[in-house]
Amino acid sequence: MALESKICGVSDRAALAAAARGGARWVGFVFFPPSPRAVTVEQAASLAGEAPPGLGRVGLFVDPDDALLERVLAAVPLELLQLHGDEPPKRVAEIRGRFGRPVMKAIKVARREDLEVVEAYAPVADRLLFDAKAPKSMAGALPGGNALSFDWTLLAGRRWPKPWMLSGGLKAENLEEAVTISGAPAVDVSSGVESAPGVKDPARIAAFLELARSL
Ligand SMILES: O=C(O)c1ccccc1NCC(=O)[C@H](O)[C@H](O)COP(=O)(O)O
Repeated sequence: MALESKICGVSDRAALAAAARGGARWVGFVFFPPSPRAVTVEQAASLAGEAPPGLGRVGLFVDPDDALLERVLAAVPLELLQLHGDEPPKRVAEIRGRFGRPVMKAIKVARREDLEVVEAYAPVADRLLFDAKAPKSMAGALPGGNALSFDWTLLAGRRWPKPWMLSGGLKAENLEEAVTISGAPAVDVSSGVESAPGVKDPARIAAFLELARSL
């Protein structure tokens, strides 16, 4: 089956168009103001309105309160909510139930033990996203989108109870190796298709998606 791709941190029309042209399955809008990829509700509503059928719209949140989710969902049609903070399983279940949207929980990975939480999240999340955990010593690290990869062999040969994606430091140069080692059926990229933090590069999006389609 073809590899599914998500282009995360889309904040302008050129990036959205490149994702659509290249056959991405998902685009992500970041609702986390400290991120260089953050969008306002108004920007996201406008971009989401331009997504062609088949391009799923994902809202990325970090420990969101209900007020933020209500405000976003009143204006932006989202098919998936990505929770990228420290939301415990109970909060993931609450958000899923209260807002009636499928939820993807980010699992941050640096060591094998970090995967143990899957057991608690799988019953309450619709999808899982394995992303790199930033070291505490990394100055200015965000909860995600740090262009950091993790040891893909930690996922090799494993089966997960929910559909899942791989992310963290992916780019055209390492995509094939990452997918081959981890066995990922879907991938999520942000920094690896940018020319500078927060600036998506349509040519890099095209190259990444062309390669993803061939894997
Ligand atoms: O991208 C961000 O700025 C961001 C901010 C806060 C939480 C998560 C964030 N991004 C999460 C993503 O979905 C990224 O695609 C994923 O972490 C991989 O990022 P990258 O290593 O830059 O490709």
